[in-house]
Amino acid sequence: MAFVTRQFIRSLSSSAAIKHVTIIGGGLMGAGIAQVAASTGHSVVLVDTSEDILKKSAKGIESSLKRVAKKKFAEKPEDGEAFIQKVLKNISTSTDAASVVQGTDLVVDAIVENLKVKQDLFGALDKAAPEHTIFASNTSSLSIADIASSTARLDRFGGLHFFNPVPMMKLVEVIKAPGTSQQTFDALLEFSKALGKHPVSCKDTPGFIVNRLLVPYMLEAVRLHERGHGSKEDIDVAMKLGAGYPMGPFELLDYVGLDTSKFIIDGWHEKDPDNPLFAPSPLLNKLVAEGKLGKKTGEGFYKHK
Ligand SMILES: CCCCCCC[C@H](O)CC(=O)SCCNC(=O)CCNC(=O)[C@H](O)C(C)(C)COP(=O)([O-])OP(=O)([O-])OC[C@H]1O[C@@H](n2cnc3c(N)ncnc32)[C@H](O)[C@@H]1OP(=O)([O-])[O-]
Ligand SMILES: NC(=O)c1ccc[n+]([C@@H]2O[C@H](COP(=O)([O-])OP(=O)(O)OC[C@H]3O[C@@H](n4cnc5c(N)ncnc54)[C@H](O)[C@@H]3O)[C@@H](O)[C@H]2O)c1
Repeated sequence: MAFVTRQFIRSLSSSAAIKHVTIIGGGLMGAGIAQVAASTGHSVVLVDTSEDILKKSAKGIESSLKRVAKKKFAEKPEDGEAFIQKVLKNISTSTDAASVVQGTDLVVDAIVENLKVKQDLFGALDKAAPEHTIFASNTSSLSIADIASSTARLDRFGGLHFFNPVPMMKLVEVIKAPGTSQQTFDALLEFSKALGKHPVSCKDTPGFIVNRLLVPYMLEAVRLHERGHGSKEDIDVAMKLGAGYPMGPFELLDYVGLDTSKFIIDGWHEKDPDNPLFAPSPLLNKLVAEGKLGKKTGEGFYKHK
């Protein structure tokens, strides 16, 4: 009986709209997701490991909001300032994930692309979060089922894969793992729409849709350059002017982060070592070893101001 009642309460609560969101990881992606959720009226807590990182995240959100407001309120700059202040009020920050998830409807992870670290995070939060809370990972390349396996809420666990820069990119891949309930999946689709995004449904397969196509393309561009068959500048210009991409592959690698790109490739290579599409790149590995992680550290394939 108690089980039936619990199931009933769970089904009522998980179908209710997601209002309060906890984002774990205030880097490139987490800050963007927090910004978009707060801009669409959600109450957001952004969590990272230190106050210094969170200060940097808040600064990044404010400057991104300024860009949005400049365009949206071009005629009335004072309304733009009010918009920014209203959005910022919807965001608070914390370094203690377990305490803030207690009142949350959805937890989204945007921490480092490492299975064990993500499992440890969700395993700990599973004990702290209310029963109705949905967990979702923004992983680029890991299996949602593998991440969820550290929790006892497989039915309330799915994938929400956003794209960088989150405020500009319209797509969200919503991933249904074998354990994800239809109710959870529907709630994640609805949440994506409430953010003003266009969701697509994905199976829990490596790279979902976009990265299964994008990662081999980007790696092939690096290999082409490593073979001495084109400069990175020419390859970038070629793909922009010849294929209509907004950024060339080297520009995009720097934008995404070379550490994140390496995590993705290494993970897939480990799982599928004979697949030439996922063979590691010596040049990428060298840049990461030198701490040249792309735009976020000021240098990657290119130097950034
Ligand atoms: C090998 C393994 C690698 C795999 C990686 C996988 C990673 C991951 O899982 C998947 C991804 O995300 S894949 C990555 C997927 N991502 C891509 O593929 C991205 C491809 N790149 C692009 O789409 C464009 O280059 C951008 C939109 C980034 C910039 O546009 P642009 O024309 O080159 O330059 P612009 O003139 O400066 O900006 C134009 C407008 O955008 C506005 N704005 C920009 N950033 C903003 C922000 N943070 N906030 C607010 N606003 C922002 C700006 O204000 C301006 O507005 P205006 O009103 O026009 O003045
Ligand atoms: N960079 C991209 O273009 C992109 C796009 C889509 C998805 N993703 C995915 O999003 C995730 C984050 O990527 P990113 O580019 O934002 O990384 P990032 O390095 O910019 O940020 C990660 C943040 O997580 C924090 N962090 C790490 N472990 C933590 C923990 N246990 N608790 C709290 N905070 C922790 C770090 O301090 C850092 O601020 C990864 O899974 C990545 O694959 C990245």
